[in-house]
Formats: sequence, C-alpha cells, structure tokens
Amino acid sequence: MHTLSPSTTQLPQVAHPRNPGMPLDLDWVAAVQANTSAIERRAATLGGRRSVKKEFQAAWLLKAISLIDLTTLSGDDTAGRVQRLCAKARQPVSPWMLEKLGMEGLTVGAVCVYHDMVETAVRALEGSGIPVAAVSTGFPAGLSPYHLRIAEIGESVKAGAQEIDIVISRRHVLTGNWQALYDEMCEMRAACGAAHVKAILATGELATLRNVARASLVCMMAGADFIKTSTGKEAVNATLPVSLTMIRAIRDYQDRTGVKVGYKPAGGIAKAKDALLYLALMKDELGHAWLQPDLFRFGASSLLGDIERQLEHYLTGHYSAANRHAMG
Ligand SMILES: O=C[C@H](O)COP(=O)(O)O
Repeated sequence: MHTLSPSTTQLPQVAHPRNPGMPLDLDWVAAVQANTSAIERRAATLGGRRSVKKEFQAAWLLKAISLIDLTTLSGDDTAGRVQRLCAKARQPVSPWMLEKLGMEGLTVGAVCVYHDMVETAVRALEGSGIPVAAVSTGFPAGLSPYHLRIAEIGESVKAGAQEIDIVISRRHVLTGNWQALYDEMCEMRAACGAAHVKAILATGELATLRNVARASLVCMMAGADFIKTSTGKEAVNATLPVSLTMIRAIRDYQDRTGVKVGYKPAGGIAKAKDALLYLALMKDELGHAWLQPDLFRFGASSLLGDIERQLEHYLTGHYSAANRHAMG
C-alpha cells in the first residue's frame, strides 16, 4: 500500500500575488549582515538530519518533481532534445509508477531553456499548462550590451516564455553599486511585463555571504518574483550556506513588506537526497507556503532522473540503471 501524505503531494491551487517591489532603501541594505560562521554551522547540521523514509520519502519526492524547472542549457541543444525534455516534463515518471502512486497528472514546475529554444518548448508543451522559462540577459555572464540584454527579455516574452530568468551584473554587487543593481533589476522586471522574473545572483561569484544577502534584498526591492542562486555555469553553484542566506533575506523582506518572494536553488542539485534536504530547509525556515511551485523551484537538469530511480526502488525494491531515466 503506497499511501502518500496529501499535504506534501497536493498540486498548486492558488497563485500568490507578484512582488510589486519598493523604493531602494540604502539604509536597510547597509544594515544587512551575514554571520558566515553561524550560517555555515547551521548548514552543516542540515546534512546530518534524519532522513524521511518509505512512503513519506516517496511523497516528498513527488512534491520535489512538481517543483523542478526541468532544464537544458547546453550549446548543443537541438529542437529534438528540447522536445524530448518537454515530453518528460509532461510525464516526469513512468505512467505505471504514477498510477501505482495515485499521482496521474503530475508534471514538473516548468521547462527552462535558452531563448532560441523557447518557441520549440512552447509548442511541445501546448495544452499542458507547464510554463516555459527562458534564461535571458546574456546568460550566463550577463555581459552583452545592456540594450541587447533588455531586448532579449522582450523577444523571449514574445516567443511565449511565461518566466524569465535574468542574470544580474555581478560587478554592481562587487563594487557596492546598489543603485545600479536596483535600476537594472527594475528595468529588467519592466521588460518582462506579465512574465514572472527570477533574478539569478550567480552567488559563486559574489565573494561573500554578506554580498549575497545584500544583492538578494536589492533584487527583491526592485520587484524580483524569485531570487535564484546560480546559472549552473559558475565554479560554485547552489550551496546550503548560500541558500540559508537567501532564504533569510526572503524572510526579512516578508517581515518588513508582507510580500512573499520565491526561491530557486540551481546548479549541481542532482540527487534525490539533496532535493529532500532543500525541501526540509524551506519548510523549517519559511513554512509550507514555500513548498509550492509559485514560491519554490529547483533549477536542475538531471535531478529528475535520480528521483525517478528512487521512486522505482520504493515501488519495486530494485534500482534500475541511471541511463534508463535519460532526460533529453
Ligand atoms: O538553472 C539551472 C541550472 O543551469 C541547472 O544546473 P545543473 O545542470 O547543474 O542541474
């Protein structure tokens, strides 16, 4: 009997309102601190927590699937690969498994691609309700001419992207030019129109956790709907200390403004057990509201394959080869 907890598996019901942003508050930004050693200590305790087992683990893994931005961001992406990925997004786990688990109709949160692949993905996902997210603004470095970065957002929205993952200018953070970061983020958000905007901080390039906390805050003040750790292309991508820092910035922003901003760890999250850790962290630090696709996503290209393997093991007692769960 594979009874799953409905509170952890139910699909999203109500989308919460967007972050309207607020004027840049430089005093607040200056006051932001990040106690690196305390954050690292707390992050280190998370890995050792007792993991959930059996049907509870299966339920959490199904929840994780609904929160994945299923991603392909490779120079050799083709229409065929994106179409296969979209088929996987619609049917993330073998039908027999979903049937056995009583989770028919489960899909991932979104499909995330480069601009060139947006139209292909939109066509492949027609009728599924799964949004397409486009990485934009000269991803991953964000160093193409500014007007082209802004124009790229408009092009992706025109092509049908409902979510835009922008990259911030890291130099604005490294030089403490918060006004420039705020202005850039405001303009990028405006260019998105009705599409939701995720601000990629590229935390592996921001030098300190205090910079991560301040950049998170400034992007939220400028109206980011989500803050996202990484492009997946930095030398260091999503980590638990960075996640704690960003999640606490989200909590502070909510305490001060009443507005909920989403969180997207991305890059290097490839194992089901890592996904469980992140979900536990979100629940502990921010509560159940952040376990829905409108407030939490995993940016991941290969996580789904490992989750599918673990679910198969739960149902059959056996592991199959990883290559049986290819993504694209
Ligand atoms: O935003 C998503 C990341 O690029 C995916 O990174 P990954 O390939 O390490 O899972």
